[in-house]
Amino acid sequence: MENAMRIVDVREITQPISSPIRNAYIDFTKMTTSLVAVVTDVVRDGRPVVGYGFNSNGRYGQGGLIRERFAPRLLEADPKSLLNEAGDNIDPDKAWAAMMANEKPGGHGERSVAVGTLDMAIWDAVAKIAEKPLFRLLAERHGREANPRVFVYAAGGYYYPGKDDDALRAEMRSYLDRGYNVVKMKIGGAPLTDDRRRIEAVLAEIGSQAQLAVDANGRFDLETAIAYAKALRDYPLFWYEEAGDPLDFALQSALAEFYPGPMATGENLFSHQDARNLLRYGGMRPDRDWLQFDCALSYGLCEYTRTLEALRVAGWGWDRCIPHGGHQMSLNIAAGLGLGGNESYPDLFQPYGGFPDSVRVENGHVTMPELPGIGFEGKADLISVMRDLAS
Ligand SMILES: O=C([O-])CC(=O)C(=O)O
Ligand SMILES: [Mg+2]
Repeated sequence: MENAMRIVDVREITQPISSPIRNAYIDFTKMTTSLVAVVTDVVRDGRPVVGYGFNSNGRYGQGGLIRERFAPRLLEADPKSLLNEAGDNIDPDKAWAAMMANEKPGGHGERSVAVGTLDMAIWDAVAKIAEKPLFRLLAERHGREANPRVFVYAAGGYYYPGKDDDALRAEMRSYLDRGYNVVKMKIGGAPLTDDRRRIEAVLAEIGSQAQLAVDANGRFDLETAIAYAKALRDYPLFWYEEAGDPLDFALQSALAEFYPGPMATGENLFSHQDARNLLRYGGMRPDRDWLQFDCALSYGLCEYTRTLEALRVAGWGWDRCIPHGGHQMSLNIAAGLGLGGNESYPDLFQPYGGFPDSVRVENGHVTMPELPGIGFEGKADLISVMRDLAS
């Protein structure tokens, strides 16, 4: 091949995904995301292949880092050095290594978000060049059978100005009406007595039709985390999420003694080394607890593959992972590599979150359509903002 296929442009735009909601730690009035387009010179169906990516909510857009360091490294790399052995596609791990040249280890900060966003776009492009859905490409690469049917749960239940228990109940009811059978609400942004009342209102609403997960967003010190554990363990909860600071493994471990039910955490651990430390020191139990590492915030799928390897070494099944973020990237990883499911925000962070337009939630599961790449082309409102960026 005389001319290697190449990445010809990398574009970024920082977009608002703001709303007046709040969790126990932050409000989302100024929340943004980076949308990126990785433009290649490969032509499929008469058009250049463009891969798209964005970062999950909770961390802000990363335009500065993407424009100053990570996009230039991709564009300055010798195009041949980014190709797979057959020379017929980009090798995502080589692209990842090019982006991470001259970056020291540790202190992952927010560069993991910048790289995760670009990594999503690179994998989207790679699967489109291969003319396959990403979940099928991943299953093939790992010698596994893909399972297009993926568990999803509805995340919401935020604190919101003027929102009373009736509104919270109505929100949860609407998720059940849309086919979900696990719903999630925020706790820790109000005193325990108020949260108890909110939880009991939701449990009364959902009855035996669904299960409830609760999320404290890392707000509690050990004493408060334990006080909540003692209150929460009386309820049949799906999980108790991010009780304390995400990097306080001693707190998480101590909490396990007071909370026999399932715990969940990991959305704010941004590297396989941090994830491995959680498994080593966080007292998480592979028979019942859940891991929520989100590739879009933590250096992307190339790094997530290393995280999954750390799980395997620590004796954890990949089906204990239900990633944070509600994006189609993790949906593909779930379907391709056998994760336990994926988060979904039925009413929030649009147009980024959610599923292709043809997809319905049934009995708490979705079935992946057979779209090349991650599947963004199947979601009309999303692909329209993406194409605006690329054109
Ligand atoms: O409110 C947030 O930051 C999002 C979150 O924790 C989740 O989806 O689990
Ligand atoms: Mg959370």
